[in-house]
Amino acid sequence: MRIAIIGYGKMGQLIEKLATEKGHEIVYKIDSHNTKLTANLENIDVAIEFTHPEIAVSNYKKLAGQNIPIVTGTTGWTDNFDEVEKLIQDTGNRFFYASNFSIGVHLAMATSNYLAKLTENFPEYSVRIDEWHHTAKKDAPSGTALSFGREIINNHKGYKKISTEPTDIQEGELPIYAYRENDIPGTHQIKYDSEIDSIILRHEAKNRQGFALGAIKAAEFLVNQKPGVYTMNDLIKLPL
Ligand SMILES: NC(=O)C1=CN([C@@H]2O[C@H](COP(=O)(O)OP(=O)(O)OC[C@H]3O[C@@H](n4cnc5c(N)ncnc54)[C@H](O)[C@@H]3O)[C@@H](O)[C@H]2O)C=CC1
Ligand SMILES: O=C(O)C1=N[C@H](C(=O)O)C[C@H](O)C1
Repeated sequence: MRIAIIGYGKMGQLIEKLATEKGHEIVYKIDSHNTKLTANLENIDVAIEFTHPEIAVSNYKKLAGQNIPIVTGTTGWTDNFDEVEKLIQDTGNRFFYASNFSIGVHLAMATSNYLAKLTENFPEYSVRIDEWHHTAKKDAPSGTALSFGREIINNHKGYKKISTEPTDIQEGELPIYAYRENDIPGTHQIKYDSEIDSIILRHEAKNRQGFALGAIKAAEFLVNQKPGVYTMNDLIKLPL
């Protein structure tokens, strides 16, 4: 594939390395100092976008306007998801978003959803989510933690909303706690706690390779799809 990398930071640079090793061609590397997205990105098959929450949707609009398939991992913008989904429908584009592109988190998410269903009828267990990331991370809680939380709410009638400022947890609220330390790539933990015992599901990224390889796999998948919005559930179908 001929790839445009939008956002040449930690993820963009690793994606360049791994995509090149897989035989793909990096045609553009666009960062904050040269955001020439208005310039025509000619002769590329896909754009892979990892930037910052405040700029992501603007980037999608510019790319969709050029009918360029978009793979994006930027988090912290999904309050505008409906607007982006309509943009993709209106422009007939292809869009792949994942808050976390690692296969391990995809498996952990499916496990978490099943565990939520199992514990739904055992109110003695209360659940919380904790996430740890590097100090350079701009958004909190992480997009992955929010994804875990939304999925638990979808699978457990005892939870109705996420609390991201968890000082006084009300009934039906699912608290998420965010910690920023050193250069932690991304750790997420879902804990079901009772007076008697605890059930803990934990995913620890040891490096950023899983995120980058997953994004490249998503790009290889997306370029062969019809117009639409795609997720990890389309890329990796699990027998559940
Ligand atoms: N979905 C996933 O699997 C993963 C998602 N992420 C998310 O990806 C995003 C980026 O993460 P990192 O690469 O670690 O951050 P980073 O800060 O290292 O890189 C972001 C880059 O985007 C650039 N940028 C800012 N505004 C821009 C613009 N208008 N046009 C082009 N480039 C622009 C910045 O200069 C920076 O180089 C974050 O939102 C993070 O949460 C990070 C890792 C995995
Ligand atoms: O900023 C990061 O580094 C990461 N962000 C994503 C998120 O917000 O969930 C994915 C991963 O945890 C790394």
